[in-house]
Amino acid sequence: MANQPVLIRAASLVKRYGRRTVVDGISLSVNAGEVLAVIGPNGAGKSTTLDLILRLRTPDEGTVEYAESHLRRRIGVQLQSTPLFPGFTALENMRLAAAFHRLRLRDAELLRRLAACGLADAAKTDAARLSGGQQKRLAIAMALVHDPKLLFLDEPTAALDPRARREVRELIGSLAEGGTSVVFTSHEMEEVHRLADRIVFIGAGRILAEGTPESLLDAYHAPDLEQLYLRLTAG
Ligand SMILES: Nc1ncnc2c1ncn2[C@@H]1O[C@H](COP(=O)(O)OP(=O)(O)OP(=O)(O)O)[C@@H](O)[C@H]1O
Repeated sequence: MANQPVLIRAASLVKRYGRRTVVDGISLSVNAGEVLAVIGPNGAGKSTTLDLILRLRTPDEGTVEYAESHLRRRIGVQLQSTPLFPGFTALENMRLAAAFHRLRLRDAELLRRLAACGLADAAKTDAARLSGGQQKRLAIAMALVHDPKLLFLDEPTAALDPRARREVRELIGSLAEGGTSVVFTSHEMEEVHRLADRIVFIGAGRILAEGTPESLLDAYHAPDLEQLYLRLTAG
């Protein structure tokens, strides 16, 4: 993965809210074809960092460069707050997502995509009546409607039951196998180990450690990522 071209290069990012610095000098690249996990404690600045990289917020300092000028259009995003359209079925939500990207996709194609996200039986259900896990998968299906080159998922498996969690993990795995780059956040260290090619640990707005799961475990002589997490974030 190290030799893959860089898609996004963020350098020396700083973001302050009032007097509080929540992102404090983060430099981070996203490479083509990699699955990158951004992890760290609640409030560490992960979502803010992703927002800065996505250019949804403006940094107070630092730069975010995209390798291609059209990359923004080739990014799919499922943030924690990604809204669905209640009162519209899952299929109708997919139609809205396609329309947003000015894509004319037939219902058969949208249904195929819903099925690929484990929502074959939910196509005609009002989005507001889907379970939490189904809503998350619908948000991911909508984020994928334009076949993005790069997908951002903020805690895609949080609050899901074990089966739904496994399905979302399998979905991320198959996207990665198909060549889609994925940047995700998670508090589940086993999941991070299983899915990520590379991990960035963030604590108090700074990068604490970065590398492949194995290289990090080796470097810190840690038996697993949970122990490494506890060590890096202690005190
Ligand atoms: N718009 C905002 N205005 C003021 N403070 C904010 C704003 N957005 C985030 N923060 C604060 O910045 C800090 C970092 O938040 P952020 O959401 O980036 O953390 P996180 O690492 O993603 O946390 P979590 O794991 O809980 O999602 C938090 O203390 C949060 O309260």
